[in-house]
Amino acid sequence: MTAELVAGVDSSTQSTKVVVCDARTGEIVRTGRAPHPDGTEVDPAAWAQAFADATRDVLDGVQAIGVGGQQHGMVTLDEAGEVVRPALLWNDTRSAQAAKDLTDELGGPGVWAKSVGLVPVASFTVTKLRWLAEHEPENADRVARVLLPHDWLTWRLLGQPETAVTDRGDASGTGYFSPTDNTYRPDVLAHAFGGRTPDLPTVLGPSDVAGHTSDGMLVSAGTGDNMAAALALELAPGDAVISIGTSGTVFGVTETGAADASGLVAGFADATGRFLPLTAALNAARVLTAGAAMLGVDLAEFDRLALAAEPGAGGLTLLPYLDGERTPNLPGATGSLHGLTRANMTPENVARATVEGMVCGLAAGLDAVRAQGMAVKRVLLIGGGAQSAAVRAIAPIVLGLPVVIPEVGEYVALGAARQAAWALGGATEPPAWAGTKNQLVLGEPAGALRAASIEIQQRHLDAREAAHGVSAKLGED
Ligand SMILES: Nc1ncnc2c1ncn2[C@@H]1O[C@H](COP(=O)(O)OP(=O)(O)O)[C@@H](O)[C@H]1O
Ligand SMILES: O=C(CO)[C@@H](O)[C@H](O)COP(=O)(O)O
Repeated sequence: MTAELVAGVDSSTQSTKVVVCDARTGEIVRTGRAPHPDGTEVDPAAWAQAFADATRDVLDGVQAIGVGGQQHGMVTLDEAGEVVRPALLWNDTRSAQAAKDLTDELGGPGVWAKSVGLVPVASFTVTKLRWLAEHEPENADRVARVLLPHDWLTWRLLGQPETAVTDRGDASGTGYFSPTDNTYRPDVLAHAFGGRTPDLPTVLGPSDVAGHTSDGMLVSAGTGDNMAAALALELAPGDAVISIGTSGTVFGVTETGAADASGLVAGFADATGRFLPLTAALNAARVLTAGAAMLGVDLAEFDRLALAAEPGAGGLTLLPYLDGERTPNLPGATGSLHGLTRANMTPENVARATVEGMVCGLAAGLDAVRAQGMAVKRVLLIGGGAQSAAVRAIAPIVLGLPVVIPEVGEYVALGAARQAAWALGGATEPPAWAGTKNQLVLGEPAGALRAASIEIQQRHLDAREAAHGVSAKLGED
């Protein structure tokens, strides 16, 4: 009997990745990938081209496909379905003032967190729409429909039908959708967008069929990239995921939605009908590439340097805000290196401080997720940056928790494929795939390493407070 095949797509910040799997077991039989252009505003046509390149010769015999995509990006279409302007991505910070204004205008952080699960920061779609209305009114007037990156790709796969679709997970990242009530908030959208409410995609259920491609492939609802990764990883209670891609995200799956008035944790929905409390840092894998470039070495040599230094990097502390920051909300911040002396200013210590500083940002995110009531027993580390030997060695020390490194894989694409298999099979639960194989389990640090963990994190928090006035106690936020 020939296996039924399903495909999953990850249209993320830096690239499109595709996996084709056996629908029954999840075994990967083919893969493809293609890069995206750099920059925080991108013509969606580039994603369509990358999709075409990544799927070329890969989709033969595939019966169903699902698309996972970078969250929050603002794709604006006119009446004819043409893109109005390049999409503003989640990591574009130009709408920081709009985020502040919207927060103040609609009752403050507590009201936002309760109404739509999040407090506006520049990443969220609603703030980008406000920016567009204020700064490009002629473009804003032409907008007939607003989609997210995964919605747009799904809509194109379906032949650009009258009605576009999305899912609850990705919709929950817009700022005009309530994940607890499962409804759009057109009042919030209209307030942000000069009184107008462009057409929004219909929100499908977790295993709904969105439609079919022209050659008969079933298309599932798709979802945001972090939701897709959670679906692939089959998380257990006590599991938190840390994804080190362009963004550094920390999340878990919960039965109730988060409403964090501090704005650190966004109370997203997941791709199964539950919730996905998440913090996202703007500075993650690219801090490592920037560090390597600055030291004039490749990533392997950068890892070697970092691992040649002692934990604590001889007293150096790097605040990694190279692209501004989202968590904490410091869109205009820049990075800084603290504690330099003639003795500690070595390439090894600088490399180590770079990795430690990036991971400390994630540790602060983990604390914020815990503060929302998520008991975390272990961390699963995924994303491109999790392939770094230095990150793997340093993460358990800084996080102070056991860290599991699942077998290297494209978990977003895999989750999207699992969703496609779910829609294809029509069962009430997603198919029981083989699950992730743990490649490595790194133990919780003890003794001297535990002390180093506390010291590194405390120095990070102290430097953050001194440089940016953001105060937090260790283990709180
Ligand atoms: N061995 C490695 N060490 C450090 N960084 C790595 C390594 N392998 C990949 N990366 C980084 O991972 C990032 C890509 O990860 P990915 O999760 O695909 O990102 P995104 O989802 O944002 O597109 C790139 O910045 C790349 O430099
Ligand atoms: O904004 C968020 C989550 O809220 C980001 O996680 C984006 O979804 C992009 O993810 P990567 O492409 O960096 O993996």
